[in-house]
Amino acid sequence: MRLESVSVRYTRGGPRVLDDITLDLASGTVTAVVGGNGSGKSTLLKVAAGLRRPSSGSVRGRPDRIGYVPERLPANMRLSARSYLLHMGRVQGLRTADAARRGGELLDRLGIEGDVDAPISTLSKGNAQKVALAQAMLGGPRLLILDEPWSGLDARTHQVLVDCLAEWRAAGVVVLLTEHRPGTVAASADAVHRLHRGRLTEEAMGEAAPEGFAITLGVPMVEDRSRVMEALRALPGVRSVGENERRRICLEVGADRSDAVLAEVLRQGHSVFEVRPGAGGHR
Ligand SMILES: Nc1ncnc2c1ncn2[C@@H]1O[C@H](COP(=O)(O)OP(=O)(O)OP(=O)(O)O)[C@@H](O)[C@H]1O
Repeated sequence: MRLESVSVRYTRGGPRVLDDITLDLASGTVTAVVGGNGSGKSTLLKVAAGLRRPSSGSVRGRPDRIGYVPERLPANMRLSARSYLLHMGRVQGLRTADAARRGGELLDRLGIEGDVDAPISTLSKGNAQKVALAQAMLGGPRLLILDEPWSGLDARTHQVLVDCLAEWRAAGVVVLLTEHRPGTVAASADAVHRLHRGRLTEEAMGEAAPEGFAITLGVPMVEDRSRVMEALRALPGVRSVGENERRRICLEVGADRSDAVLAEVLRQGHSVFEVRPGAGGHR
């Protein structure tokens, strides 16, 4: 499948939200589009799904069984999860009994919590997201378009989705998804593209790896604080040492030395409260 020279303007003479975008989407690959709020990710997905016609350019080779997970389901959905999946399964060509069975299996796998017979509008954000994912998966799509699919999911379901991506890849499905946190997609995507000012640039996959870590130590220290901080500052690879608002000691460490620094701070008797990728800002 290929998007060729796709441009979109929402208003005549207005800005190009998408500006001459060409993108190849091979079967059995997961392609991620990252970018800030309002950068046009959802617009790109709608064009790819055939829900919006581009102002110019074309989409070729789109598989005909498409699963689409919108950024969010409409807020006022009165249908229950069960009825909605039944209906969507029928729309996607399943027989009623198959739609019911498959819908139930998918909700089980995604670990839905809550009443599947209550209106979807009463479900929590994460559980509504599971329903949105399930409807897209019902009919065995050959093209899956997922708009921020991890949004609102708990850790367990996050992993289920990672597993699903691997399965779709193995089954030759074309997957296109958006995400605003590059770190989330780095492990799951075959290619990551950044959308900025309407243009798409492919990110080298290595770039998503953090260049450093912010390490926060456990128990707040009271005595000899400055001496302890001085000793930490002297460790090779430590870029800075500070305190957060809870008076926990925080280190910024280069990725190449992070294991050695962690081992050393543990050896010195500190406990580690948190390690986060990226060397910016301490909590
Ligand atoms: N139906 C519409 N009519 C007019 N402008 C629109 C419409 N839909 C989106 N836009 C504008 O197009 C731009 C891109 O929106 P889009 O929703 O595609 O971005 P996004 O990257 O998905 O954002 P987010 O990360 O916040 O979901 C925004 O400036 C938005 O205001």
